[in-house]
Amino acid sequence: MATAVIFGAGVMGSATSFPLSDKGHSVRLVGTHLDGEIIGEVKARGYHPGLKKNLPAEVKAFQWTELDKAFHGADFILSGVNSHGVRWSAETLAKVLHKPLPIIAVTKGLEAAENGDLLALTTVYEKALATAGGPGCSVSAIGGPCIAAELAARGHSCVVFASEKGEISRWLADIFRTSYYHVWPSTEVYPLEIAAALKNAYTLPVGIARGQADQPGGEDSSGARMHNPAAAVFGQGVKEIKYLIRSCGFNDSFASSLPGAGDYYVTCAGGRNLRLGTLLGSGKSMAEAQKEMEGVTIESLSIIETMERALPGLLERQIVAMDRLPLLDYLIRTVREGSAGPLPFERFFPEIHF
Ligand SMILES: NC(=O)C1=CN([C@@H]2O[C@H](COP(=O)(O)OP(=O)(O)OC[C@H]3O[C@@H](n4cnc5c(N)ncnc54)[C@H](OP(=O)(O)O)[C@@H]3O)[C@@H](O)[C@H]2O)C=CC1
Ligand SMILES: O=C(CO)COP(=O)(O)O
Repeated sequence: MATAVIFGAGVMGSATSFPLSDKGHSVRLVGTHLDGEIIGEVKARGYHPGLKKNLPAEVKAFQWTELDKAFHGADFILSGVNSHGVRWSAETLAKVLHKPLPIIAVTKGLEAAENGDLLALTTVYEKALATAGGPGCSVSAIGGPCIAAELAARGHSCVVFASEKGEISRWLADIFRTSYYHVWPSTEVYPLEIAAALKNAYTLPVGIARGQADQPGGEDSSGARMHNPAAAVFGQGVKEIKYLIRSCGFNDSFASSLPGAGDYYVTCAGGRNLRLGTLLGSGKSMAEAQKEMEGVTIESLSIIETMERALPGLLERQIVAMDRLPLLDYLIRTVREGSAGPLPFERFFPEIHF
């Protein structure tokens, strides 16, 4: 059995304590400097306020001030911070880790190099750790449809663990796999991470389509609710995710499987990015919608900003063509203008010729 340290006590990181405990591993949940209240509750009564339930009784919680004790003797680390905390997390680990340990991250996000190349967060994490003087840890990623509350309810979830080193993704998959947490190991890190991040961005217009359709006039006199617009956006979203992964030189098969379409589906069924889109579609401005969702983790906006930064380099080198990305173009304008206009349906599916 292994000793796992979950670093970051948000809902997703904490939810992984269920399969890990059920497998008999020793689990330590370590809060960041922002997680004091959550860890206080877990220590006091085993209750996680974000997940709204008790964590498995065997989970040991540690405050940010107890890092040395928490990491002593660990076999691997599950990084549970969101994309805004990746650099902070790497710099902190550099101070407490005295030898390389495998790290696996639930984080979904994307960065761009100066020439427009997309950078997976595992690369960002590894570089930040090395720059801060930490040991040379290999960082793996998790992709696939897995809402934290469902995992914490031990509902079936199918995910992919990716590491460039196949032996690490296989080892981690064996550690986490239970009768309800189904894990496939892979070496395709970049396609997994690009798909996982982009589906958050492309969920926003699905929400916008829903919000716009739910407005007065969005329902027919027969009572028919309008699902067609959101479904068309979903179809175009999958096409653009696939196109971007392929154009950047990677295997695009994840776009239409778990880390892409599968995760896109679940996020459209009830994720936080969908809620932001729905508010925009209902006519609220970006500022109003963000105020309404204050304190909620929403990563689509930074992913859209990353894509806006990446595009000039990708277009100049003819890696992508803008006519294949009408939704991305729409999303960039929506963030820039701070409100959602009509969806560009007539520009969708340019590859279908009549
Ligand atoms: N929720 C879900 O169902 C799923 C989430 N994910 C991904 O997992 C990641 C975490 O999401 P989730 O658990 O939902 O989010 P939460 O907001 O619940 O938790 C995020 C964690 O990151 C910390 N954090 C946030 N900003 C910073 C920062 N600037 N510096 C240091 N730490 C920071 C949080 O602290 P604090 O608590 O104070 O905010 C918290 O520990 C995201 O990238 C998300 O896309 C993946 C699959 C499913
Ligand atoms: O990534 C997720 C499920 O896999 C959660 O999506 P949201 O961040 O939109 O809630």
